[in-house]
Amino acid sequence: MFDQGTQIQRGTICVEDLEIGMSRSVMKTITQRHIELFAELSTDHNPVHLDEAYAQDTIFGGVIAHGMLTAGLISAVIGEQLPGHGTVYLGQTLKFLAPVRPGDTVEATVTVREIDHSRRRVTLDCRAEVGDTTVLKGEALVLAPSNKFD
Ligand SMILES: C[C@@H](O)CC(=O)SCCNC(=O)CCNC(=O)[C@H](O)C(C)(C)COP(=O)(O)OP(=O)(O)OC[C@H]1O[C@@H](n2cnc3c(N)ncnc32)[C@H](O)[C@@H]1OP(=O)(O)O
Repeated sequence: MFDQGTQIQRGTICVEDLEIGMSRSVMKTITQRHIELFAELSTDHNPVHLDEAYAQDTIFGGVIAHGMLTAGLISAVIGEQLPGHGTVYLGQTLKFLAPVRPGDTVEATVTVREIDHSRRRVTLDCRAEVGDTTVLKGEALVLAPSNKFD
């Protein structure tokens, strides 16, 4: 199933079917409206995201997206695709390496690094890119769905 406005294919891959190196991604163009909505939801109204005049005087030279908005795309890949519906987030590390600006198209990719079948724990490498620039890197730990609990 495809979501309108975001390039993502939904589904679930149970822990029994996961393999090291499996990878899934989502692409989304971040707009100023998305940044405003995220500010409202999160209550993070840092002017570097919302006030162009303020942001012009920062190292970024203009408004940028919240780091956690970009990180949300990693969550979307994990919750919708790999492993998908039924996954429980247990932990996440993040490094924000370059800014995301309104109009940027972010590709967030998640890749299976380790699988502990006995505990259904899966470690995922996470990355987000804008063109050739890596804007975010990290690692996620999740509890994957199992076909034994259908
Ligand atoms: C709280 C909210 O309201 C605010 C936000 O959400 S802000 C939005 C999210 N954050 C960003 O968008 C920041 C994106 N990052 C950057 O733009 C750059 O990392 C930087 C401008 C902060 C730093 O860049 P620069 O000064 O060019 O640093 P270098 O690339 O030269 O790297 C120097 C060393 O630091 C290491 N490093 C850089 N960034 C990070 C990071 N995010 N986390 C960890 N380490 C980082 C880099 O690897 C270099 O290390 P080395 O050992 O010297 O190689």
